Amino acid sequence: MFKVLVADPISELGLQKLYEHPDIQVDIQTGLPEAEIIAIIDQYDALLVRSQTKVTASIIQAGKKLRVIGRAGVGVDNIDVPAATKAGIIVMNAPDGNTISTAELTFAMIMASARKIPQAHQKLKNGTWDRKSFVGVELRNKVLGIIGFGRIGTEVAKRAQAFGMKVMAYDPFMTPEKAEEVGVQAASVNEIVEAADFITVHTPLTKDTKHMISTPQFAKMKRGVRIINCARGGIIDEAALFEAIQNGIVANAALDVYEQEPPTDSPLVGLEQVVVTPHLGASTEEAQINVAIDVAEELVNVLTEQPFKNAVNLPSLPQEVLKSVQPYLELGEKLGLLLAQRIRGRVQSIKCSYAGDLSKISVSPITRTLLKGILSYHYGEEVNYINAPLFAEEQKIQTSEIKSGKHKVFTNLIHVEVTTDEQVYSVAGTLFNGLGPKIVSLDGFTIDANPTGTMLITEHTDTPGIIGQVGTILGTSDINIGSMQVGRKEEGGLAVMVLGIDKPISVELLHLLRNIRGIHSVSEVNL
Ligand SMILES: NC(=O)C1=CN([C@@H]2O[C@H](COP(=O)(O)OP(=O)(O)OC[C@H]3O[C@@H](n4cnc5c(N)ncnc54)[C@H](O)[C@@H]3O)[C@@H](O)[C@H]2O)C=CC1
Ligand SMILES: O=C(O)CCC(=O)C(=O)O
Repeated sequence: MFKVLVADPISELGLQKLYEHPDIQVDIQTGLPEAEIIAIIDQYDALLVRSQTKVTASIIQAGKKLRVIGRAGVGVDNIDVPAATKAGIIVMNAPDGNTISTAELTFAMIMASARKIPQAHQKLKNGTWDRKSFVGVELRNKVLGIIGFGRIGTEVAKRAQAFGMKVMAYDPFMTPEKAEEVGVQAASVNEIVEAADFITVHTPLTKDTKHMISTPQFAKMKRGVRIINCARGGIIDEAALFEAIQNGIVANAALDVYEQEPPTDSPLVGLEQVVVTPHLGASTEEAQINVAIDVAEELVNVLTEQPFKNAVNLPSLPQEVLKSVQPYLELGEKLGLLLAQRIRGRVQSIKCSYAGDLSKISVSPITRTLLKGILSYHYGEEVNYINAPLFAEEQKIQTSEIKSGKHKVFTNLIHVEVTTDEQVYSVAGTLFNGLGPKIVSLDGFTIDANPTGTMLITEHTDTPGIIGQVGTILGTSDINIGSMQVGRKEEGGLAVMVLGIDKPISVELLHLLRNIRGIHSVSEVNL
């Protein structure tokens, strides 16, 4: 008998899938504090939550029998996924069921901010008939900028078009075909912030999207712009938004999500110009039924060893395959992550080549970790080992897996080449017996670097003084260089430098380095 603990309110219609199963027992205990979950979790095979319960590393550690944690919704930021992965626990989500509800809430927020409905409502409820203070704007002929054009962003665009809005959209993985099919203008974030009357964000919260709308972006916006966030708190810099409202750039903002939830200390909540809801994007009867059914079905699949698709962390591999590829999985993901942090432009193809011992074993799990490493950097944690190839396919990214037999130098070698519409990038790595993973080539330059910690990678002209200038800039900013590798093909030609540094560097410092004469590019890579 498998025992499932349901720790948050989840639709009974979804739970029905669990009740129906003869080998599954369901216990519903919602609203328990962390300590009480820790006290009982060792009896359970599965834990099912929505977003209230924080599934901490301590809960995960105490869950000695836990095999799967299910999240009835998209974002898994209330679950310590790295801790679950480390413990070998599968984390699943339900990514499709709340798309429409969240798109509809976003549209309600667009309307509320255009017509100041909540403010007018409140004033009338307070007894004041005030028609002068609430003159709004029409949506027709206005420009809506959508940042993040996945499931929800796309549905918001369709609704905006029905209102006669012109839609501009930015997403690093949006193909020209998709933009044309939905009828939106593909644009950069800069173009959107300069042209839009309304801006709405629909990305996950990642290192790249955190504060992607901040003071420099507000400074370029039209006066009177309206800002909507129904995705994740922190994509829009709340302090910068506060300032932009105070100085009249932003006319109105509508927020469903916050950097801290609940936003008890946020001065934004008290502003007349800001409409707020308490993270209600997925709060409809329909969405809650959809996500509950989806996640319950997936829990049953995992517990009964049936194929499943929405795991956000672990692959499900037969034991023998797992054993032979296991040592290469981490290397594969790191190579993918390294490339993801270097590439510029839209990804068109990813070619994964395997040589030496690797040409004798099943490498598709390594390809999956590579794709996951590249794609999850942009898509966030919902790209997993299982769905990464499908994600690539959906984004019209060509992927290939090539085995090339024995290698002249290495007993095993993984070589990855990513082609974007701007450039071709490549990296190769190997597992040395006893020495662990190594990066042995970058864009065709031979190097020998450990894929770990913070790295600084430059492309520069092989000319005297460049390495010294980089060292001086880092040194005067108290950044220690732990390791250094330089590679070139010919004297005076193009060269690369890979520095292992002891702490991350600031954006300002990156700009300083990029301004050194002879340096063509500088990327900070965190592995
Ligand atoms: N307020 C609420 O209650 C709800 C919030 N959400 C949140 O909404 C967001 C979007 O959800 P979905 O559309 O289902 O996800 P999705 O994965 O379908 O779309 C996300 C899109 O963001 C894009 N993206 C990633 N990095 C980007 C970047 N740096 N710049 C621009 N685009 C970038 C990805 O390429 C992807 O197309 C997620 O953060 C999700 O957690 C989802 C449901 C309910
Ligand atoms: O369960 C909820 O209400 C939160 C939904 C959400 O934010 C998500 O699915 O990412």
